[in-house]
Amino acid sequence: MELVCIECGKARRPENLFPMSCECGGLLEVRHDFRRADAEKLRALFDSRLALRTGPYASGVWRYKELIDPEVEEAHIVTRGEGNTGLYDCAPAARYAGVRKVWLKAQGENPSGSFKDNGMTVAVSRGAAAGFRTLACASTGNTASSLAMYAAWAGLRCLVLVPPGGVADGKLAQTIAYGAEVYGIEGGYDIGVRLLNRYGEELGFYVCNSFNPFRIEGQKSIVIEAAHQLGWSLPDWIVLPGGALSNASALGKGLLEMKAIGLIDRVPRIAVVQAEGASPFHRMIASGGGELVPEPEPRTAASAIRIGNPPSWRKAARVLRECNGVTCAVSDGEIMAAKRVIDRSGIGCEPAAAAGLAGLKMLAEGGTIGRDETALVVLTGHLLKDADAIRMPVPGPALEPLAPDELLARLASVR
Ligand SMILES: Cc1ncc(COP(=O)(O)O)c(C=O)c1O
Ligand SMILES: N[C@@H](CCOP(=O)(O)O)C(=O)O
Repeated sequence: MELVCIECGKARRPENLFPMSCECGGLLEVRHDFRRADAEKLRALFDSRLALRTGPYASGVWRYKELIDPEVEEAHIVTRGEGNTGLYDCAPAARYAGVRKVWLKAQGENPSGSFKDNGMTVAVSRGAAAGFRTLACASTGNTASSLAMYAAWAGLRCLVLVPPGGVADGKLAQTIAYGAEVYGIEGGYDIGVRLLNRYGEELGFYVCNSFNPFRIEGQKSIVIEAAHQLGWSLPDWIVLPGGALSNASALGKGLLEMKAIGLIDRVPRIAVVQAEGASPFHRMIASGGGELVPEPEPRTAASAIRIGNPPSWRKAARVLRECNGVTCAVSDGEIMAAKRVIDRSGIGCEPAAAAGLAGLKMLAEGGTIGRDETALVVLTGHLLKDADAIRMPVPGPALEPLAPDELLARLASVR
């Protein structure tokens, strides 16, 4: 296992995590040596851990340790039993999108309520193993609340940078409740994440944003767990909302590694869906360009993906090439309409997460995804993460307080 720069190929040992980007400026990634990995033995090992209820291997991330971080010592693992999220065959979502079958992978069922936990447990374990006392991140909300939870659990200090007024109230409240120190930053996530990448080490912080390559390793478990749940075969498409593009990078890496090992026979195609007002990656891919042009003022009601300069775009672009992937951009109206379908199905999600289903519908209507194809849509965050968004799209008159008699009369009339 080594850390390799995706630009210049320079490699180093995984303990030498700093600086967290290569001196050439490129992002680092974990490269495993899976040449001796035996798919049958791994399947049996992962099956044997399914019955565990305690200890690190009961986690839906660490169950797959051999594929994620084989070297970190068990004693250093900081886990809240993350992963283990439901995979739901959702007929209303399939009808809505107009495809044969839709599986919803509900990452909102994680302990802090979003997919960030899958990656954070691995990044924080590495930080704790290296002896760091202060963890830090820039965030649009979910990274902050996930990091704050793990920091509290590990007894470490947590600092977060957020766009003032740009984070859903519930996420901020959750972060503060876990004891994190919160700072506003002008320019929000896009500026904050670069600031921490540049100065984090100097300040003595262990930075847990997704340029930390161990975050990406942990997030691979989303698709590994889904493959395990489906008997090591996956639908035709994996559909993801795209913001900083960590999931596209991680899930694509996970798929290609599973194929190389022989755990799956076929790599599904990937679709990355961005919000129209925050879609620099889609614009780059659609125009055939090779350089991302940042969006200086990203706008969308889905605050989690209000990101104009995604740090992982080069990793995501490579994944798209290797997984025959596509991108699209959807409006806030389309996101809210898809959210309503997901909420009404009984699963529910926050707005950013609903972008995936909105994009699947768009791609099916446009013929990119066939009507007889199947898809797995990653629901990245829980419905209660953004309570304001729940109120926003609900049509009908404001609720009035009814006297009991009047209420009974109304109920009788609508029975
Ligand atoms: C709920 C939610 N969905 C989607 C995303 C986008 O994921 P990524 O940054 O990995 O593209 C984020 C954060 O960016 C998020 O918090
Ligand atoms: N949605 C994210 C923004 C991306 O953060 P990163 O952890 O991938 O750097 C958030 O919740 O902050």
